[in-house]
Amino acid sequence: MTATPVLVLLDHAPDGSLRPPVRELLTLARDLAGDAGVHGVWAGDEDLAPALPVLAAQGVTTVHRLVTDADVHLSAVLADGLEAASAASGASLLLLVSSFDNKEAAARLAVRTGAGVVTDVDGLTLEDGRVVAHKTVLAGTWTTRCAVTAPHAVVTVKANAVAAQDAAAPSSPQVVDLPVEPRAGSTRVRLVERTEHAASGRPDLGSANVVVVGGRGTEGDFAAVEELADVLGGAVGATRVATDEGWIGHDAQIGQTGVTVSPRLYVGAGVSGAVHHRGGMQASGTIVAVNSDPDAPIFEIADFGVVGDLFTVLPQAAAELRRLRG
Ligand SMILES: Cc1cc2nc3c(=O)[nH]c(=O)nc-3n(C[C@H](O)[C@H](O)[C@H](O)COP(=O)(O)OP(=O)(O)OC[C@H]3O[C@@H](n4cnc5c(N)ncnc54)[C@H](O)[C@@H]3O)c2cc1C
Repeated sequence: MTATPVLVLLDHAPDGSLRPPVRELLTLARDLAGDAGVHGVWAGDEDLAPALPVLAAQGVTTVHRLVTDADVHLSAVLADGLEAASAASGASLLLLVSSFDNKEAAARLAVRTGAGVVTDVDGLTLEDGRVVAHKTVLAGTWTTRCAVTAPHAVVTVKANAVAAQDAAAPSSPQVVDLPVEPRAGSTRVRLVERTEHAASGRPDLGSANVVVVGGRGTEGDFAAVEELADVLGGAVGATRVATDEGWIGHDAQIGQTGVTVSPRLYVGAGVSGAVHHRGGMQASGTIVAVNSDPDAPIFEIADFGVVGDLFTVLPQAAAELRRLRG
């Protein structure tokens, strides 16, 4: 147990609902904090009310709502807010969901405060009072443990690393407004426009439990990939070949130069399993591969492989899943 509260950044959607991985982080934070309690940081003007029932179920005691005229979507401003919330809560451990934006804010905060920062973590323990983070590196080929030696730790945790569970007893979170005066340098960049991504109705790729990926083998026809993703309630991803060809947007690219995913289930269809792609998916829980070539490298890391034509196998799988569900 930490002697101080554990602080969690409460990522949320524009309607004020918490992003799904936040529940996972709150569960982890509760385990680590014990009696010291879990505090949250709310960054943004969105209405906090839709998140409160989840925060109560998770046993969060205090929410620090950042109040500032500056735009918290700028990572430097967010780092200012996190610094203020860390001081206000007295927390020695801050957890954030692993995302590009959060990792930038985490790094800025750590540089300013001398905290130890570990990103893309898939497990966290306390050993002899030290935060020890577990993460895979080098394209998922090594599992490492990093002990934070500084008094403060800032850790970004991958989605699906922890199974979210409600607290044994709910809390009544206290919401405290926290004025934040950004540093002079933080507002040198001005955000002139921000467009929310049109909702696809599918879960966010980076945090989805299930990801179905199409590669060159789709030849640009993602219908079977999308159908299976929808039956499984999953997100759709792609290899770089598919995004470079313009078959699907670049934000769907998984791999070394794309998004890193760690779903409980990854299904790769018409994906060879090149090292650059593996780097972004090898930490997935169960890997299923559908490929017409029995020697495709993806079968080396697959838990379950089907040698066959994806245009036959995927619709069959989707139909069978529908049948089983009645
Ligand atoms: C610096 C650098 C960074 C890169 N970053 C990334 C990255 O982030 N992400 C990424 O994905 N790639 C990345 N790449 C590219 C990567 O090296 C591979 O070229 C790419 O991942 C291959 O994509 P693919 O599996 O779709 O295509 P291919 O390697 O061409 O494989 C297609 C597979 O589909 C199978 N197939 C064909 N038809 C069917 C069918 N009908 N049914 C079933 N199977 C079929 C084939 O047998 C084959 O195995 C990067 C490359 C470089 C140099």
